[in-house]
Amino acid sequence: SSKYVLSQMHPMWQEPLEVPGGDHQSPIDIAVKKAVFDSDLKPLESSYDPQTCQQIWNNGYSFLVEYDDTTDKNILKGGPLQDKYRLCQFHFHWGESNDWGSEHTVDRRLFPAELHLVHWNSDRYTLFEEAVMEENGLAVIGIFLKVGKRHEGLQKLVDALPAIRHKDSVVEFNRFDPASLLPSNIDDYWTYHGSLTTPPLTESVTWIVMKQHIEVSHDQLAVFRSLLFTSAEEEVQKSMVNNFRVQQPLRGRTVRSSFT
Ligand SMILES: NS(=O)(=O)c1ccc2o/c(=N\O)[nH]c2c1
Ligand SMILES: [Zn+2]
Repeated sequence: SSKYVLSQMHPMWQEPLEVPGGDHQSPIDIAVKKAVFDSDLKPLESSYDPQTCQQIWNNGYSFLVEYDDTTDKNILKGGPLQDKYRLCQFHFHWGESNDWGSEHTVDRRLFPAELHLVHWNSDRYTLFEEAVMEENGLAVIGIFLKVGKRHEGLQKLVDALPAIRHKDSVVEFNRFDPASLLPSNIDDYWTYHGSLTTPPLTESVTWIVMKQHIEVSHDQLAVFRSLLFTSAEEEVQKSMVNNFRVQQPLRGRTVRSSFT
């Protein structure tokens, strides 16, 4: 209806000019040739229980699928990680067109969207809120999305989105297997130390960015763009698009690769 303003370059928020002491910020461009192969990197081990899925909601930045993280039911370990990490939620970032939308880039290549599976260190901390402040607190798996064939696993998620169009809307969502969103090859990844890409931007993330992307259909991605940044009460509605942060300086960090 006319009430909805067409999508526009919506600055998600005014970027703080400098994050105090922030020289490990994310996202970054991954320069493939500058990545250093590290043979000590182990294969990633994840085990997720689809029954622990709780809800899907629109938080005004993205939509989140949240899991019960009060027990060690959804675990990530191995890879660059010394400890075991618990999945708490996953969410996406995307553009207003298929030409951009991802947060990380590979040799400056932008993807139309990026999936983040967010885990916190349950060996050392008892809550996400605690871990988010600590250097080894979080592990986020980043997976690029490309437009191609329809992703069957994603469709259940896409079908739930119209129910959470507005900011702060929530629907119960149970039985969703996050593993259905992983690419077939999770042994090839890049890893580096960085930050959250939305406030509080804390430098507590071991990033694990998958080399292999997943494919979703044009129509599935179009439903992401039907979400709104704004709550139902607001006069002017803004379509939820371009909810990505721009690439940040590497500041001397090394990106390691698990593959040659
Ligand atoms: N986009 S991101 O870096 O994966 C990410 C993950 C979990 C987060 O929690 C946040 N505030 O509580 N911001 C945030 C960003
Ligand atoms: Zn994210």
